[in-house]
Amino acid sequence: MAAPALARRVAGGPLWTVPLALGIVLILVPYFNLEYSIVRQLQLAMILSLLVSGLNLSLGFAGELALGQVAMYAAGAYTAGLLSVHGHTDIALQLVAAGLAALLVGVLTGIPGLRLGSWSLAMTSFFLVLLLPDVIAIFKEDTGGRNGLSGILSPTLFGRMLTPEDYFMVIAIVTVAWFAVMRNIAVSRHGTALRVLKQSPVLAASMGINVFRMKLMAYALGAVPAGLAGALFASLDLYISPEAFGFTVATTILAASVLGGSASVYGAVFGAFILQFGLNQSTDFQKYSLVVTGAFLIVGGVLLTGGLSGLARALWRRVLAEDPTAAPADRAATAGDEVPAVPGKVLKVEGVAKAFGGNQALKGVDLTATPGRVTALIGPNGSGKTTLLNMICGFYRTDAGVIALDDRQLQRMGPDRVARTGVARTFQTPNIPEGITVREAVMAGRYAGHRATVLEAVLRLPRYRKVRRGDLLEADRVLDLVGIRHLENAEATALPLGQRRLLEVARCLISNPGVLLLDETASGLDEDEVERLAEVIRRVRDAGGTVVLVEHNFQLVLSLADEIVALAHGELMAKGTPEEIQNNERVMSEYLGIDPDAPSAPHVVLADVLDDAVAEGADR
Ligand SMILES: Nc1ncnc2c1ncn2[C@@H]1O[C@H](COP(=O)(O)OP(=O)(O)OP(=O)(O)O)[C@@H](O)[C@H]1O
Repeated sequence: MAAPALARRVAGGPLWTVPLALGIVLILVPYFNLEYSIVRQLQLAMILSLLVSGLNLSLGFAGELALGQVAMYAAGAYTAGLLSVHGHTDIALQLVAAGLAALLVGVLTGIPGLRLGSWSLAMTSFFLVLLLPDVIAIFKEDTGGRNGLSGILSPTLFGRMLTPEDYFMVIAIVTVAWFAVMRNIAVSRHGTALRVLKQSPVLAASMGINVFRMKLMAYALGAVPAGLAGALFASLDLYISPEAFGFTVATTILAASVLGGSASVYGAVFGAFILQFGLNQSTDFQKYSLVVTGAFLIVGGVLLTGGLSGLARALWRRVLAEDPTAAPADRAATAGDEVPAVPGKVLKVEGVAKAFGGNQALKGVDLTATPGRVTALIGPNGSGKTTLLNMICGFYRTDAGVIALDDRQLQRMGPDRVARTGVARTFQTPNIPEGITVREAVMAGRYAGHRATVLEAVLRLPRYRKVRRGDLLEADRVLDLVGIRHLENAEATALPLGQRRLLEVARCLISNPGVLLLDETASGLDEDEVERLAEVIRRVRDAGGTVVLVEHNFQLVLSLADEIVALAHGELMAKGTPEEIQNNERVMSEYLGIDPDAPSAPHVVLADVLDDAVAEGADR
């Protein structure tokens, strides 16, 4: 069988069986009679893998530069160590307690850092590492201070003393189990939501995701494997001291994460094993471990985008003869004739004002958008269109005025609550997360509206499976509606601009929005793509959707809009049907730059443009 054909057959099967098989081999290592030094390195490499996977969750998946893994590692180790010193030697009990202690440290340190923003988290978590020896010294009565905690007893499990071989198996089983958990999170809707967050917190909030809660969840979840690693480490040498939780370990974790590929599940294992075995190749390496770690960090960060796992993925694609940048051959939109109803709501903006310092961007603007109609918002650059959109979405607070969707006032809500109330938007530059398929990117639009907990996702419980089935079915529906279902397995960021814009519309539609805000969706598209987009907007409007279109393409506006609202200098310049707007002198002079009194060519050209556009609009 040719290599690509064999690879395709393997790829078609459940891929998780490969790491599972490797995990089983690892669990059985005690039966292979390996040298003690190799067995020890394997144990330390598994412990490091756990630490790295925790960092991958917050750094690689959620995009938060958090360096506090070591503090959570120490919390786990000292919790387990102290339990043991006081006679509680059961390793299962120690693992649970250590996981919880690390979770607590993660939550307590994550809250201030995450509230302040990404660099603040890096700084607070970094200081945590520096402070650690002092904190341990403060409690030296219990922890042994800088001398370390001795007197840790050999671990037991359910009353039975563990041999070194048994203990190896415990470490391997915990590691394999954690990676199964991590894998289930990564391929679940929570994993996709984390990638959305990493791409852009603004995008995440506009999809109804509570950004702070999501970041905290990733950071706190990442603490759990660090706590487990700590407990496993404490019973390995039956001695722990502050030196084991220093800056060198923090750098090693970071280097292993970057080298293995921080946005991957199994990259943590690659990175950890290479670092662990690499650093212990010679005593020189150990002596200059910071320098060697730095070298690994540079190799991973500069030479390998996506780390070794990124490289492995690229090679795998090559074997499969796939080109990730080549989306499947484009087909014409094949949307079915029947479009399910879109439950549009009435959007009312009344007397909305906003100033940025001395710049009055909006001065008492009114706008009403109703179901089954397209309301276009036009105006010269700087007239306040995007500001109004951002205020409707909750990104800016109003200085005055009311914004309501049906009867619910939005002007005091944050962007994620506004989105959950039913406001969906696209962006001037399509905002699409990396590393996910078109289908996943669209399904992410349902994340906030249809909930299933992380635990339900990890254990694949019935509620999770039901929500997931709904995600898949609805994704089919909206991808059909916008005509890109044939691209569902393509990498979302690899699509050309026109299809990325359609993807954004699909992502909005899957949330069944009360109002759909389209921000310059046609910009940068060629004529065919604009026509395709216009067709999609008509279909949404005809299905009962409320559409607000912010657009510079005047011809498109005239062909699509039922009502046009024109702004100038943050104020209402004109409002009316396309016919009324095209005859409005202020719109002509201030927006289109045409002198309505001049009996010259521009007027005639404009009339031609408008005639064409209006004729097109009448066809619908
Ligand atoms: N975050 C901000 N801080 C300060 N000033 C801002 C901010 N956002 C917008 N403005 C100002 O508010 C005014 C309206 O800008 P806005 O971007 O809403 O206009 P627009 O009609 O969307 O323009 P364009 O068509 O170029 O996108 C401009 O004077 C702009 O400089």
